[in-house]
Amino acid sequence: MMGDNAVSQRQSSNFTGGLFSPREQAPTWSSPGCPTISSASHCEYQLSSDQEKAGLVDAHTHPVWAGERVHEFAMKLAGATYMDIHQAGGGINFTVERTRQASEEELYSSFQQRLGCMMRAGTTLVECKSGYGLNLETELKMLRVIERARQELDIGISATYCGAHSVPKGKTASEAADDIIKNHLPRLKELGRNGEIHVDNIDVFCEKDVFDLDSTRRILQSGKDIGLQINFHGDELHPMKAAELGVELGAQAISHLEEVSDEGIAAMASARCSAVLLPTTAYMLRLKQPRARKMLDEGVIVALGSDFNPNAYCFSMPMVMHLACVNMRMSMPEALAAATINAAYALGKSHTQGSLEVGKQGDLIIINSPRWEHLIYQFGGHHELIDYVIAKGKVIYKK
Ligand SMILES: N=CN[C@@H](CCC(=O)O)C(=O)O
Ligand SMILES: [Zn+2]
Repeated sequence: MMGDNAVSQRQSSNFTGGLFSPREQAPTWSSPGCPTISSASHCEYQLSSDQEKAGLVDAHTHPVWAGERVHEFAMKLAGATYMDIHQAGGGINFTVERTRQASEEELYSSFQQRLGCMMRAGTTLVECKSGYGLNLETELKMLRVIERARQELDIGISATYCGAHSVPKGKTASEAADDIIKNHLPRLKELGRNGEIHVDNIDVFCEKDVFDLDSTRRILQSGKDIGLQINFHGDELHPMKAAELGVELGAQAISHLEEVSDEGIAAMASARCSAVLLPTTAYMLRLKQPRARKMLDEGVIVALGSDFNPNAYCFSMPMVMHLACVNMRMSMPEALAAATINAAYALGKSHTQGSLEVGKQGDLIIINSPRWEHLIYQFGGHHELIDYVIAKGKVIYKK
């Protein structure tokens, strides 16, 4: 989105040196004695001077589901790959069966608890996907659950339709794409028009033996035609040229990108298409790490997400930032920008969220440390650190 705030390394060439423009004063962080963070050179899109107080933004989650997949964790530890399990009917398809059987109330109850965990870890805006229904009935059930949370809870939610998360049993990818285009999307459009369900983004799992490039293109284009932002899974396990496709279609963001090509990175940088990197997934599945440094150096707007799902059971953006720093070699300021303003950009919401600035909605966290870096440095220590979480100026969590 033109004019949307976000920070890329190229626009702020000394970005690793600090978060602030030369004219801005480094703020203190909840106590005196906070060190001054050195100033950055001019950049087109400035982080706010209070960036280290901004509420965290989680740009990629799958938080609505039923069932339990801890047994798959054991299988993976014993050597099974994600695709071994998927192709044997486990993984997403396992969760689809349980989610189809669950009542809307059961789904809402576990979803609400999960959102509570995210909020206590400092998240004030979270992207939430459907995608464990695959059929229209269950996808709508999931989207109604997300809509109810959007209306009843204080945490900000960006809703994503992900009916192409896996190819349903008995269909080819192309047949599943036809069903989505002919039946799911028109219904979503109608429900959106009536104000019954608000969906922001469209997602597809573009992967070898899941949705090929052609089916992905058809689904995403049809979603865009009904007004959804394109924000999809690409180049995760195999190089698919998903980044190139996303740029061609005008995607706002692409997630994963462990296998993105050099050309894909360059195209994403020019198109200001955000890369949503998911350190928990690469860690859990022992994948090669996405090339965060190359993306940052080339000017891609890098965002972070927890990818919370039954495969990557992590609610915590502070832990995600820590993993991004250690495993993807991001600096702490880069990780903070990726988990705030850039994650908001990936969701098309950086004009209202992602930083603490006049004119935005007042999402912030307060921690009990003199240095904001402790939020990243203390691996798993966020419960001790976070004293308050505030959304739209209202305290939504107090330790
Ligand atoms: N890769 C596809 N989707 C999810 C995993 C979902 C699942 O395994 O249930 C992801 O982003 O990691
Ligand atoms: Zn995902």
